[in-house]
Amino acid sequence: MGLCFSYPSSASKTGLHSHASTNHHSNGIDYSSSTAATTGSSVERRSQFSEVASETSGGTLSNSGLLLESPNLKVYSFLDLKTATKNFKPDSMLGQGGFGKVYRGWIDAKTLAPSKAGSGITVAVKRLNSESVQGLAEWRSEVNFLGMLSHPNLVKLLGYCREDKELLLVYEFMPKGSLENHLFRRNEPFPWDLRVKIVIGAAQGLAFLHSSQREVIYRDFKASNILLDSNYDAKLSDFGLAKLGPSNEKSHVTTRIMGTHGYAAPEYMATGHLYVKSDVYAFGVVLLEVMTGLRAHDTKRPYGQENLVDWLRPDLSSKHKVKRLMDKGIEGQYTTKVATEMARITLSCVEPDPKNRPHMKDVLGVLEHIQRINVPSRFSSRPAVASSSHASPRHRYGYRAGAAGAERRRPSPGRFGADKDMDG
Ligand SMILES: Nc1ncnc2c1ncn2[C@@H]1O[C@H](COP(=O)(O)OP(=O)(O)OP(=O)(O)O)[C@@H](O)[C@H]1O
Repeated sequence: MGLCFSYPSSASKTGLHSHASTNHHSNGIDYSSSTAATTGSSVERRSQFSEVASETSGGTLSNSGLLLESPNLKVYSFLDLKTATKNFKPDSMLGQGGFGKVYRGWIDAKTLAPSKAGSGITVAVKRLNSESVQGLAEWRSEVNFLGMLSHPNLVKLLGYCREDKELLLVYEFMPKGSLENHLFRRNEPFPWDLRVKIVIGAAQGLAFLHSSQREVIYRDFKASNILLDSNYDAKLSDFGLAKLGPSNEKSHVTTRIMGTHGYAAPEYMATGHLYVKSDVYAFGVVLLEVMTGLRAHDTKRPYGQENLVDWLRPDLSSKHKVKRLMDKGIEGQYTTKVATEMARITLSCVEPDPKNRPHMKDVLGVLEHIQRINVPSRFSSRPAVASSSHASPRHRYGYRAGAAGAERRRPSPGRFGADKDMDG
C-alpha cells in the first residue's frame, strides 16, 4: 500500500547551516561545503518509504515493533506549541542539538491538545532552526521515519508543526535524558548494570530497524541519541539522517558523508557508501564509550588518542589491557569475564570491513548473555537491575573519580555534513 503524507511545499533554498558554524563542531572540518539543495528530497523519501510499507503491509517487523499503515501524528499550530512550552521559555529548555533547541511542554493525555504548564502530560518539543535547509531535511526525515515506525525502543513522535518558517516536532518526554548525559556530563560514575541495560535496549531498537526486508539505516547512532525513560529503558531518537537500506541486491547506499566524529564507520567516511553494518560500527563505538567512560572523539586528548576506537582497538583483544581500559569509577561492578566478553563483541562491531561485523540481533544475544553472567563478588548480595521494563532501576550513585573523571562534562562533539543522495 502506498503512503500518503500531506506535507507543505518543497524546501526553500536557503543557505546551509551546517554544524560547522555551531559550537557542536568538534574539529572545525566542514564536510558540507558543496551544494545543499534538498528540494525534492521529501518526495523521494516518501516514495522510498511507501516501498517499505508495501513490502510489509503494515505487518509486524519484529516481536514488538510495527510499521504503521499511516502516520498517526497530531498536527499542531505554532500557537499551540507556544502555549504548550510557556512561549519557549528559556527555563523550560531541555537541551540543544545541532539543528535546534528542545523544550519541555505540556499536552492533554487524551486529545494531545496543548495544555497549561504543569497540567496533562509532559512532552519534549524540538524547535528546528528554520533558516537551515538541513533542518528542514531532518524534520522531514524524522516525520517520515518516526511517524511510521513503532517499537518500545524508539522514541515516540506525537506530532509536528510546520507554519511559515517554523518547524517543530513533539515527542514523548524522556525523563532521564540521554546516555551521553549520564556517561560524560555527571560527576558520578554511571553504574555498570544500567550501562548494560541501556545498550541492550538500544541494540533492540537498532535490530528492529535492521530487521525489515528493506532495512532502515539509522546513520546517527551515538550516546546523545539514546534517550532514557524513567526506568532507564533506552529509546533511539533523532531519525534526521536515517536512510532506507539498499534495494535490488545492492550492499550499500551512497550518500553524502554526514554523521558525528568518532562514530562514523571508516568505509562510510572514505567512500560515502553506507551499509546497515555502518550502524553496527557506531554501536561498537558506543560500547567502547560505555566500557571506558570516554568520548568517541575528543580533540583535548593527546595526539593519537582523539579517536577512541583507533586509540584503544589494539587493547581490546588483550585481557590484561581490557582491565586497564575499563572506567575506573565502576571497578568491582563487573567480572573479568564480563569485561573480556564485552571487549570481544565491541572489537567485532568495529571491524574495519563491514562484512566482518555481526548483525545487530547477534550483538543483542551476546549483550543479554553478558547481562546474565555478571555476578561480581562485591555486589553479589545486591539485586541486579533486571532487563524488564518493569524493573526498578538503581539510580542513585555516589561520586568516585575515575580515569575518565576529567573527561566528564565536556561539550559533545557535533555532527558534520549535509545530506544528498548520490545514487537514489
Ligand atoms: N524526547 C526527549 N525527552 C527529553 N529530553 C530530550 C528529548 N529529546 C531531546 N532531548 C534533550 O535535548 C537534547 C538535544 O537533542 P537533539 O536531538 O536536538 O540533539 P543531539 O542528539 O544532542 O545532537 P545532534 O543534533 O548533534 O544529533 C538531548 O541531548 C536531550 O538532552
